[in-house]
Amino acid sequence: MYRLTIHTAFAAAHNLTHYQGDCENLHGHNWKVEVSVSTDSLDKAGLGIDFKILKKETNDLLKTLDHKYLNELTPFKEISPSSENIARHLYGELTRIFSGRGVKVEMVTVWESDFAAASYYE
Ligand SMILES: Nc1nc2c(c(=O)[nH]1)N=C([C@H](O)[C@H](O)COP(=O)(O)OP(=O)(O)OP(=O)(O)O)CN2
Ligand SMILES: [Zn+2]
Repeated sequence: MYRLTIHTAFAAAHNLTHYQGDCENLHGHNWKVEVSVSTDSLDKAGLGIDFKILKKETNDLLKTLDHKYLNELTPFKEISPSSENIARHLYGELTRIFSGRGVKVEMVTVWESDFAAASYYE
């Protein structure tokens, strides 16, 4: 098996819901996003999937979050936009996007600072 990983980022505002403390107030992060996919076969160029495609699909998805107030977006109207829930949302969307394209989304990790990250995988 091969595992391919890309890093990218987005900036957004949020506030945690059902949370008592500073983070229940509006604030923002520059989230870093790490996406890992796996594949058991390579194309003739020796690629599992072109990193350019992986980055483009991920960045297109992140445009739906970038410079937005996450709490107002449909995926986070009912659930708190924590790093955990952002990672799970991205995992689900990327799994749908890459369905039938020969790769499995393994894990999405979302870093809300240099020191704290949440990952989602199944
Ligand atoms: N498990 C999680 N814990 C927390 C999350 C989260 O998404 N998952 N999110 C937050 C808040 O979003 C908050 O903005 C976190 O900011 P952070 O930099 O960790 O907080 P401080 O700047 O106050 O850092 P200190 O190290 O505590 O000074 C909170 N928790
Ligand atoms: Zn926060």
